[in-house]
Amino acid sequence: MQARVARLAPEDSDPLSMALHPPIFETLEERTARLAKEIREKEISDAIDAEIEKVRSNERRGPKPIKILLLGQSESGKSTTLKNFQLMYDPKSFRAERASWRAVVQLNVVQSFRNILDAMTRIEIQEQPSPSSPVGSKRVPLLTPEVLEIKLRLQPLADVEKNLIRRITTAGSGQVDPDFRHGNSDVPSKGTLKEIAINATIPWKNTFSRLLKSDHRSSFDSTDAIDWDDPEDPWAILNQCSQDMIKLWNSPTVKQLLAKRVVRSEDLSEYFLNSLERVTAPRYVPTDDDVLHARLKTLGASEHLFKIATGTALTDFLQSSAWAPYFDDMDAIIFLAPISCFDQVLAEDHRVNRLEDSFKLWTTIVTNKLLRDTNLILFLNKIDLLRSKLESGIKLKEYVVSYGDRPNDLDSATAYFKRKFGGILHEKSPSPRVFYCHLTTATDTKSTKYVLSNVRDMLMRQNLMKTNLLA
Ligand SMILES: Nc1nc2c(ncn2[C@@H]2O[C@H](COP(=O)(O)OP(=O)(O)OP(=O)(O)O)[C@@H](O)[C@H]2O)c(=O)[nH]1
Ligand SMILES: [Mg+2]
Repeated sequence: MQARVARLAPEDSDPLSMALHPPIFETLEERTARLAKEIREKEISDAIDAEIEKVRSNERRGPKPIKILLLGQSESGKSTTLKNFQLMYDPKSFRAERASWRAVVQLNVVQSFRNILDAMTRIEIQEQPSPSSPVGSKRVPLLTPEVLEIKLRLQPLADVEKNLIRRITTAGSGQVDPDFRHGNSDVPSKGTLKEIAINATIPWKNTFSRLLKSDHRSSFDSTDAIDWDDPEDPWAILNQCSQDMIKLWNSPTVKQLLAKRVVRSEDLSEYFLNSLERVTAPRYVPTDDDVLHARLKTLGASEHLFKIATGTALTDFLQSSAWAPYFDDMDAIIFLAPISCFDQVLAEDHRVNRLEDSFKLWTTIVTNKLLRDTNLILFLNKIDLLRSKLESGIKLKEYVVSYGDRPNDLDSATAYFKRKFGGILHEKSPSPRVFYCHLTTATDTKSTKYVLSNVRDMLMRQNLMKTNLLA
């Protein structure tokens, strides 16, 4: 006998209601079919729940991180650009590191004076009257008795330099750059003249600030960690030498040494030399701008993770000269060409013009087949220095013959460089690609912030388009 089938009202067709209140009258087959249907529906419901959870978790983690590699020859501005990123996306940690940069600023100051004092010594030797000098010949000496006295009084700076190098390197990560050659000399300056290089893979700033004073490690602003009474801290000697340093820096002697290129402006931290009163004052703490200008050579590659201001996207940020291992999943390479360097040679090889080296490196990147799908963004950096060099009368065509008779001004020079780098891209790239090019001054936070925001927006748009195309 066939059992009566209970008619279900439409509202009772809800699977949950079916499971909780199964029909009273059903055949065995109907029951089996109903249970099978319930199992299927549960599987579908679980799959939907899993999908929703996946979407939510992706939303929590943010969209796919954008990976950018910073490339360029030494001193092209990679670390400075990275500091700009840090200031934009992680200002808290940027400011927390200010105390560590204080020693670097002090080192930049004393090393600038070491370069000036060494140049004076070289001139002193030249100015010694030799037995062959014609009797009564009158050369106007570059070094007046007053600057020679100042030179003597600044001798303690040599010890300050040693002390600072020791403090930074015993922080566990610094090392003396073996390639460093000083000034115009072709002789490697191992042992005496040193440029400190910091290994990018070691968080030297944390290590260093721990040495400053151990009990304030977690405070937000690491300036709390400075032990102002530390007798080893060089601020007292710097403060004592301050007036002499200011006098010497502003003396006609130094101006002439610079004009005659006995000392090169690239070997002086002019930004700090113009702020000596402030940076040698008791209880000096570096400002954001000071941190951006502080120079510390980087060795190796480092990876930085920033949360972009919207709070949704993550940018993986890498800087390196050993970039090959990062090739595969890179969204973009920011290539820094410091175009003010047209009249300079490489510190590590004095036979190579810096600009020539930048063109070569750019060509290597552009032609690389592994990078055919990577966005290449060119920063023509150090525009401020290029402007002041051209305005001071240095002729671009004397160093770049193909510049010809174009006007020796900023607009013509940057247009020329853009065409030259763009030409290499269009000619040598294995596949057609857009030429993104920006004129930058990485030490200027305001203009750099604008450029970096543009780069980020462009890359995020591209990422979204890719995701939508794939979906
Ligand atoms: N005037 C000026 N100075 C700049 C600019 N960009 C960088 N600098 C300075 O140039 C020097 C070198 O900059 P870094 O950012 O350390 O260069 P880098 O590419 O990281 O160099 P390495 O670590 O040796 O590979 C620093 O003293 C910076 O302050 C710029 O646009 N204008
Ligand atoms: Mg660097």
